Amino acid sequence: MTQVAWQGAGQREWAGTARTDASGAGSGGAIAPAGPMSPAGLADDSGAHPGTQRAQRAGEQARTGGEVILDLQHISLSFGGVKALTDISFDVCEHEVRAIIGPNGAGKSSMLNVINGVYHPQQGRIVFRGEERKQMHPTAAARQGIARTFQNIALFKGMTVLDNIMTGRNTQFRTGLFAHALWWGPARNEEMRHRQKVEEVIDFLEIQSIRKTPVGRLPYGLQKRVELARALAAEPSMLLLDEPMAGMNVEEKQDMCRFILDVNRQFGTTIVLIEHDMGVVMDISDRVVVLDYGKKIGDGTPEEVKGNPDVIKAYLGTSH
Ligand SMILES: Nc1ncnc2c1ncn2[C@@H]1O[C@H](COP(=O)(O)OP(=O)(O)OP(=O)(O)O)[C@@H](O)[C@H]1O
Repeated sequence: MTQVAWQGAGQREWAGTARTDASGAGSGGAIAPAGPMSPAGLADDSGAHPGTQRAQRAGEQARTGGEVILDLQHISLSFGGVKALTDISFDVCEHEVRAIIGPNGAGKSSMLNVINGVYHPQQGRIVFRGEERKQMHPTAAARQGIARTFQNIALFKGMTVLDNIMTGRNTQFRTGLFAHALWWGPARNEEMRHRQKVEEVIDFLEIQSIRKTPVGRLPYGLQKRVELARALAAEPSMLLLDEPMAGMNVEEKQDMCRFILDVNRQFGTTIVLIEHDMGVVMDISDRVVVLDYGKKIGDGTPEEVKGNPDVIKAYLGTSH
């Protein structure tokens, strides 16, 4: 459960502040403002938050100069009278880690759902790899190489880790059900390939020891890792992560940060993530877009966003 992490009257629950997680071992509860922005990890890199990644990346070349692969232009989305997104434009470059942050109800999940074709905006253009996208079904997005994880873990709890990850290969199947039922030539070869890929993902995410364990028996942090594994099994070129660290303790967050950056570096996967832990966001992101009440109030590198007066105002709950 998210806690209000700002101290003082009028401060709003912000997806970017530290939270007390289910295990009680999160990165903290209420954080006293310190410096221009105060959520955990922003002003103080020395504490318990998992981020040391940015320091490690200091010598790396900024990757935001990559080609734009997703261009969202003037996106507006309403549910009846509720305006979830209003005239939002931003882009995502190939190979970058792009964060979407904002308070609860700001429209972050709606935006991810627009990107992977679950929601269809009433207005705006979506250009993916140079092609304007019309009405798109999530399976079509998956075939284009867009995979996602969910805010609330969406795994088959009674199935083993291995079988859950195998479901991530569904969009890759080429031979028919009949051939698979008969375990016939091409189907057999294809399944071998799928199993090999799944084993690679299991090795990569270091979950060999739990491959036969039913997912429902795993601690929360490992379930989140299995969900990432299932998304990776689809070999996405763009990975959408909806709160990948939610409910994790510090150690689990460190592991997840490392895996996300490894995926990004080793496979070149473009990452778009929503995350509540601001320390993590500022640590691992190349660029950050900030939403508030369905509108974009900031966009830029972590440093630019941290210095943006509108973002600071929104953090302090004084802008409305
Ligand atoms: N399917 C839906 N039907 C009706 N309203 C919706 C739907 N999905 C989102 N909304 C509304 O759109 C607004 C944005 O919601 P959204 O879940 O995208 O925000 P969020 O920034 O992801 O919030 P949180 O951090 O709490 O997950 C909210 O007012 C929400 O109630």
